[in-house]
Amino acid sequence: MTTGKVPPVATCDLFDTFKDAARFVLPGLRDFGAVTRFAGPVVTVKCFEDNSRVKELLATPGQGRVLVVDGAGSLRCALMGDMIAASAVKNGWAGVVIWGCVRDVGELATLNLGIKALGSIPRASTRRDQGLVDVPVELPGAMVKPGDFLFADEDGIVLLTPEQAAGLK
Ligand SMILES: O=C([O-])CC(=O)C(=O)O
Repeated sequence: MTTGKVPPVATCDLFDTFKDAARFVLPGLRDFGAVTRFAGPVVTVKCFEDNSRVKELLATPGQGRVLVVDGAGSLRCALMGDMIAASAVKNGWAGVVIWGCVRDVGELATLNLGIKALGSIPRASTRRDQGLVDVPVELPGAMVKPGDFLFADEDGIVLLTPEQAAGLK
């Protein structure tokens, strides 16, 4: 299964099932969207202070997937704002997890989208058409591969391999 809905199993229940065979993202990312429980197969972007690939991807059909953006933790600019996030909602993405910043926080809070990021800053990124899609990436404490399954809720973020996720009901 690489697209479609997966059950939004509570992250604590996933720990109880998989223990440390699951991967856990370290604390630091917080919720910015109106949806705080979301799950789905992962698509990845690796970029640095350039949200070209983020904008492009979130304008394509999401099919219930979660975009994981490895922005190397930069706090100097935002990799997503309300326009790009609204396009993600329109295109059926379940969520966006950004190791980096967002902006337009007031509007993001109204959107039917899971959004976790490090923080917010008014400064936008500079689009130079750079960034990689569908490569292994890093979130704090966890490597993430395209096709992994991500589960997010108020407690945090858990990643499972497709094989681990296949057994979930
Ligand atoms: O355009 C950007 O770089 C981010 C932004 O402000 C938006 O998504 O509305």
